Amino acid sequence: MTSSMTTTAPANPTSTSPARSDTLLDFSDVEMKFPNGTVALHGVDLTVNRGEFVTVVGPSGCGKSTLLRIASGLERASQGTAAVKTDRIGYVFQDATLLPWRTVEANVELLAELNGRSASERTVKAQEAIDLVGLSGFEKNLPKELSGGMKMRASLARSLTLDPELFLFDEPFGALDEITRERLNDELLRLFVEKQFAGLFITHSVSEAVYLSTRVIVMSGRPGTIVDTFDVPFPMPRSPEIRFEAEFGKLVGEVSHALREGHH
Ligand SMILES: Nc1ncnc2c1ncn2[C@@H]1O[C@H](COP(=O)(O)OP(=O)(O)OP(=O)(O)O)[C@@H](O)[C@H]1O
Repeated sequence: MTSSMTTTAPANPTSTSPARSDTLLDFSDVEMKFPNGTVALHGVDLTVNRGEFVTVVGPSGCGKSTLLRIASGLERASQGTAAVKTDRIGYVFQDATLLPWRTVEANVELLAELNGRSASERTVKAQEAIDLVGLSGFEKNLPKELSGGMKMRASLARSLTLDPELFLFDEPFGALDEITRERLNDELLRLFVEKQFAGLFITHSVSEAVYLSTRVIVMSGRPGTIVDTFDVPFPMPRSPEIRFEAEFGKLVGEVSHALREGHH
């Protein structure tokens, strides 16, 4: 059963067993007002269904990370309904947050370990995830021996061990160079098609948003509200060449325009 809280009462993501419903995240009229009076989000309605990869773009400080933090349960919305209908959530931050004294393998096993999985199951899951993200051969390396892109791969692998149904990404590739970023975009799309999780992704790059997503959400400046939504029609799997197609460029232009219009 899926439960949710209603308006006026403070909302909190409600984790339940995987439901029959196709909707994994359902935000209705969500507001976030911090104790210091800052209103980060106002009247946010957002759903993420199975099979969807939804990306949020918006000006700096408009509340994108706050939105993700509410979805993950790290933050509690001050008003509205914030329902998350799965307890299998992956979360990848801009920083890879690897433990420096643990090898890649031991870092990737961490979440499974904290979730009480047996040692043998952890090893199998971790190896599978390491293979999936293309880090085979680096199992025994320490984080300081990895490039920025490899660290993000390890971070992705760590979440994959939990077989997330809903994957939250807070600008994971923002600090990477363009080529590494594009390569990781392709890897992520491949994983999305193969593992069939739903995605909620934050980025400052409009072309990354259009390339990765089935839907792009544009937020206004603070307090963040949704000012526009774009369905992305290109079928999955996508090849990197679509970035050079006219239709792709046109959509990037439209999203960029909405982003500029949404600035306060
Ligand atoms: N704990 C907090 N207490 C008070 N204000 C906060 C808190 N956390 C965030 N804020 C404020 O809420 C607003 C939204 O912050 P948030 O990090 O969600 O924005 P963002 O859109 O992710 O920004 P960026 O794109 O720069 O990462 C900002 O003005 C920020 O200063």
